[in-house]
Amino acid sequence: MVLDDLGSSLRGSLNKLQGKSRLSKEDVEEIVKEIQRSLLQADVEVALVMDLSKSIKKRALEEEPPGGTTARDHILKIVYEEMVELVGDSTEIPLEPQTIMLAGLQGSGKTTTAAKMAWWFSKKGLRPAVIQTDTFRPGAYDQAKQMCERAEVEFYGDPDEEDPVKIAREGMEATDDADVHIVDTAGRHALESDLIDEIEEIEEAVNPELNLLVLDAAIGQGAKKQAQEFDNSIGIGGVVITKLDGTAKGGGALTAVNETGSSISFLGTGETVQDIERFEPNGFISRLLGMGDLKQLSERVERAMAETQAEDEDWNPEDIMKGSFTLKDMKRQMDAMNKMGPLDQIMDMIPGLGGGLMDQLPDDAMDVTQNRMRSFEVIMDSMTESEMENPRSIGASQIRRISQGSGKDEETIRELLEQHKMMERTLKQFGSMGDGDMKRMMKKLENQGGGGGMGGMGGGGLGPFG
Ligand SMILES: Nc1nc2c(ncn2[C@@H]2O[C@H](COP(=O)(O)OP(=O)(O)OP(=O)(O)O)[C@@H](O)[C@H]2O)c(=O)[nH]1
Repeated sequence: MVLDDLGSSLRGSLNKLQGKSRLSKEDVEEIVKEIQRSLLQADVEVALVMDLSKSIKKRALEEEPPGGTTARDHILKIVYEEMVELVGDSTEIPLEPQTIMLAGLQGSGKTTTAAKMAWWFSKKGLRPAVIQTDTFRPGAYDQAKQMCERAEVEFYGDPDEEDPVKIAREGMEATDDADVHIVDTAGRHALESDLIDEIEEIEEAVNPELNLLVLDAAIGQGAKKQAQEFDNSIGIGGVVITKLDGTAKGGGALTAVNETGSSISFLGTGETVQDIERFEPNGFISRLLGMGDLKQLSERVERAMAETQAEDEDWNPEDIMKGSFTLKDMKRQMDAMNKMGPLDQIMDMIPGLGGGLMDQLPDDAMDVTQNRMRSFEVIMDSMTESEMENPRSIGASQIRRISQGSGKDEETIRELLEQHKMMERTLKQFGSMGDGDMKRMMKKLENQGGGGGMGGMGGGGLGPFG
């Protein structure tokens, strides 16, 4: 996402402030210019950017930094607070029975978002159902059905019925025992009056508590008008921004949110049902500024750990700390990492790693790491049960056999065994650490990023796959 550039372009100017205790007018000008350039490039509306620059400038020059604060921290705090203000609060989504209707342009990601949201609600202990009323796009029914199967949530649709209002009404009845109804609608342009009449009729039939506007992060200035029109017809209570994982700019969607006075509810960060995040303004801006987002990270780690554990009841990550670490444990850890999502997204959430360090890595570093993990998985599939339990017993002849079975060269298999040894050693060191050492280490990590706790890291942690 181009908004990401904000963090890296600011870093240069911020680094120049190293060692300074006061901000000069020139320092502030330079930083504000960087912010303007990044935001305008990301398609944020000019008037909005100007307002933001004015507030930052005023505060940076007039506010007295609290004692002991460096010039760098002072301006970073102001930029952070003003950016949080710009993106606004998160839409309130109560964890209780409700009906939510999704609206938006064609291809904005409504169907995908419906299944993702249903998955999200199911993880919160509610019973969701998706009702698919898109009779316009031929593939919509199958797509929604498949995604809901993957998300393991209830689905209602009728491929033979042409009237979306009838599907909506029947869908609400058929899924009567669900707590949360998520109603997907066909993509429409807010300026097409017959399609707008139709969505108003669907709304009447399902009587939603909340209407969400789904916007593709790539939408530019057109977002503002669309958002206003949808707001006038059905009333928009919140916005979902999708495809934030791509190269999209994101700024148009931010402008739309600001203009309609609504707020962001969810972010879509990929094509699978798990790629959804509840929008948290603080974490979002921290990540944008390269300050990391420990809350989101620990939620992901906890979820991935819980899923891996649910699939394999005998496994307890705490055991690794106590005794031996086999290849089976390593594979489970890799599974858990895969469940957390793409590595570059995870890295962005780690304070001190997001931004600065990531910029120094070659562009394909994350792909290389992910490909390596994939190769390791294929290799492990070619090992016997006893080899997985006792990797130290694997000698040259076994390596040859595994190489033939997996189609991977012997060198990669040796690398895997080396990697395993390294992780085993590291975990042994962790295991022998006293509580005090561990706390000191966690404190150090927190201080590097300034925020949150690493509570959810569990025993597995992020292995040294780099
Ligand atoms: N990378 C990425 N792709 C996404 C995301 N959300 C949706 N997509 C993709 O965007 C395309 C359109 O998504 P849909 O969910 O079909 O969009 P829609 O709004 O229901 O489309 P219509 O029914 O035609 O209006 C699909 O190929 C999705 O896989 C996301 O967060 N990230």
